[in-house]
Order: sequence, then structure tokens, then C-alpha cells
Amino acid sequence: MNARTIIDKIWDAHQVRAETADTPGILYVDLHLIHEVTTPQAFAELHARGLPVRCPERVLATLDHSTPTLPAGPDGVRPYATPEAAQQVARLEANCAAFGIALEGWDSAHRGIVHVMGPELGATQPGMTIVCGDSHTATHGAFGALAFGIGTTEVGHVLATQCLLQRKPRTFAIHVDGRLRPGVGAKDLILHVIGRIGVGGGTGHVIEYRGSAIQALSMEERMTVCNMSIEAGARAGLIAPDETTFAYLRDRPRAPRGVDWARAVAYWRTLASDPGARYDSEVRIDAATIGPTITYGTHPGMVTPIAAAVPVARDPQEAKALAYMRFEGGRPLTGEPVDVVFVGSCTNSRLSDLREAAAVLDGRRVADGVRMLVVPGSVATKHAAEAEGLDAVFLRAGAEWRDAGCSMCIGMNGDIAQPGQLVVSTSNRNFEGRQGPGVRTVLASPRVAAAAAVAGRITDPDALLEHAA
Ligand SMILES: CC(C)[C@H](C(=O)O)[C@@H](O)C(=O)O
Ligand code: SF4
Repeated sequence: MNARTIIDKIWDAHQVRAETADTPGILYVDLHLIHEVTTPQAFAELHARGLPVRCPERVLATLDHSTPTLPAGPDGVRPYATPEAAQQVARLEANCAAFGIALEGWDSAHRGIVHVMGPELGATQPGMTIVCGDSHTATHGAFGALAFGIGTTEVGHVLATQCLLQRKPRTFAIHVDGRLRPGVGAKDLILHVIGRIGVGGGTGHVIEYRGSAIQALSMEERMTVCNMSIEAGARAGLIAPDETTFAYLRDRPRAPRGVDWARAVAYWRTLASDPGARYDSEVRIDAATIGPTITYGTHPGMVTPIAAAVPVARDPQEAKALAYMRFEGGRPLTGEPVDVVFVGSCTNSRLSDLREAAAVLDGRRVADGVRMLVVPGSVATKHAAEAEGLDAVFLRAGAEWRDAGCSMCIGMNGDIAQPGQLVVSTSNRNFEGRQGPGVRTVLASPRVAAAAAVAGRITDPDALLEHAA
């Protein structure tokens, strides 16, 4: 057989029927993750047509987008932002009960952002096809799964059939070789990649991240990288599974056990792309050239090394983005006053992210007038962070320590900033108004975000930490 990429291998193993010129192929789905926002209509369709869920055991639900991050009041009432938010949650609870679907709901120690809790449970595994009515589903590609976002109509299709109509994607190898500099992490890496290939650079492709700098990443860092594949326009992004992957998955609640574990690992080892496999596109990046990286505009491709000057606008769209952000081309963003710092989201709300932010905040204080919100990605992450005292570090520094959820990444639960405020955010989208009407968003790593909180300004963390030493 020809040399195949991991993308081809997973595709071939799940293709029920090949595509033709006129019709997409049919792909079997191993795991369907669902949340409260993109499921109500899909379930309504099943109810209306009297259809059952084809494989309830392959569906896993959580509550994340509309959930308050402040605790219930003494009356037990949760502080939902809107009646719609409360209703979305209630409907998912009712639909999961009606169709026999496992829900990591309010009383679950595993509830959390769908792309954080799936991996934590070991539900996300190499070689799987994984879908979710959510654009950041590529996060699960960190495990060597083919994972992509689908629309609400498709959520209904998958619930009813456990299959999806899909055309085979093109393949894109992004090689990152060499070593990342100290203090430079996965978020800097992926922002740099998106800046390099552009927000449309991955369109129609599944990206395989390869090379020594990728192999050296932890699972949590790999998730940060794969998470933002969609921001480069790609349908998905993945990384071949290796010993790091297997070590992470071993003994997780939903991971295979005993002889099944050995059999699974043996299969997972066959997934890596064959030597000589061909890709439709390829890019090579030297990890040592990447520094702390932030966005300056209103899409995640508008990135700059933190100390470098913001590029001068080359077209009306860039000029519009700079005007919205109130930034000036030709000048660096360092020194720009910050109003809010958000550490959270499916990009950067895992234990390693919280540790990274806490390391900067330990023994320091959030600057006067700055609000800092730290929101763990899951209840399990929250407990793990508290077990090692990270909550105390954040609270001592003057930050807010919240319950798990999407929170200010998208503000659907009411966690938003005020018009005109500048937010340094560890999330993945800096679109106009995403964190509240008129709010200006700068995307950054947890380290850069925490440094901004301490300085009250956008700051090169190396300068801040050196100064203190
Ligand atoms: C609400 C949901 C459908 C949306 C998505 O698909 O990504 C959200 O998670 C986002 O990050 O914008
Ligand atoms: S954390 Fe943000 S990007 Fe991730 S699923 Fe929630 S809203 Fe979407």
C-alpha cells in the first residue's frame, strides 16, 4: 500500500461509503460530544420525527457555555445570565435523560468545557473520529484523533445515524523543529503559526503538526496548539500519538483497561504517518525563531512578537481593525494600559496553564484598577489546582477564582467586559464584541496575560520577571 498520513489512515478506517463527484462520503463517528448551545434544535428534530439516538453510549454531554461561574445562592438558585441560558441547560438535561445519554452535569466532578473534560475523562482517544457542534473540536486532535466541528443540523444527523456526510479533506503538514526558547510556549507557537499561514491558510485541510518541537510538547500544550487549528481555517488539526499520549491516557476513567489497553496501544502505535507520506501542503518553522506572541487586531491571524511594532495597515480592513482596537501601526503594544485579564477557555484553562499564570502572580499583585478573572476549564481542573494551592495564589494576588466554564471567552454566561475596555485573554478569538459589545481583545499566553495583570499594561514577561529578580 502507498505511504499514508495519519489523516488518511483514520479516514480509511471510518469510511462507510466513499464520496463520488456528486455526493460526499459517509464517515462513521466514534465519539459525539455535545453541549447545551448547539443541541436543542437537533433533539427537537429527533422528537418531531420519533427517532431514537442511534448509539447513546457514543455520545457524551456537558454544560459549559451558558453556565454561571459564580456559585448558586443560599436558595440553591444558580445565577444564570438570562432565562434562555437557564433554559438551554434545562433542555440538555431533559434530552440526555430522555435519550439515555451520559451528562457531566451540575453534580459531576468532571463537568467542564467540552474540549477540556473529554480528554480528562479519557473519552478522547487516538485514531477516533470525534465530532461536536463546536468549532474548537480540533482540540481533541492532540491525541491523534480526527476531530472536527459540525453544525446543528449535522448534530441531528449524527445523533440519528452515528454517521456524517463528509468530503475527504486535503492534508497539510506543519513541521516545527528545534527547541522553543525558555518562557515561550504552545500558545506563542500556534499564534505564530496562524500569523505565518493566515486565517485562511488551512482552508479545506486537516493539519498534522509534526517535528521535534511538537513532539516535545506535553498533552496539555498539544491541545492548545490543535485547539486553534480552526483559526487558521483548517477543518481539524492533529498530532500523531506517542508515549506522551499513552502516559496521559492510562488509567483515565473512560480509557481502555487491562488487555484492552494493551490492544489499544498496539493499534495506536500504527497510526503515525508512514515515512514518505505525501501532503497537499507543507510549511516548516524553526521553533527558536518564536518569541512571546500576541494579537493586535480583530482576527487571530493579526499577530506580532510582543516587543515588535504593530504592522502599519496595508488595506482598509486592517485599518478598520486597528481603529477598533485603538492601536497605532508602527508602534509596539508594550505599555498599552489593560483593564481586564482573562485566564481561561478551551485553549488555556488546564492545570499547566493555571500553573503558568500562578508562577507569575506568586508574591505579586494584580495592578490597581485591573480586573483579573481566572476560570478553570473543568471541575476536575479546579479541584487539582486547589489541591496545590493555586487558588490561594490567585486570590492573594487580587484575582477572581471562578467555577468551570467557557466564561469570558465568549461571554454567553454574562462574564463580559465593558465597552472600550482592553482585555488580555488566553482564549482563541479576538473578534469584535466577542467579550462584550465594544470590548477590545488581545490574545496571549497565560504567562503574558499574568504579566499584563501585574504591570497593568501589556508587558514582555521576560522584562517584568527579570526586573523583579
Ligand atoms: C457556541 C459555539 C457554537 C461556538 C463554536 O462553535 O465555536 C463557541 O464555542 C465559540 O467558541 O465561538
Ligand atoms: S471556551 Fe470559548 S472557544 Fe472554547 S468552546 Fe467555550 S466558547 Fe468556544
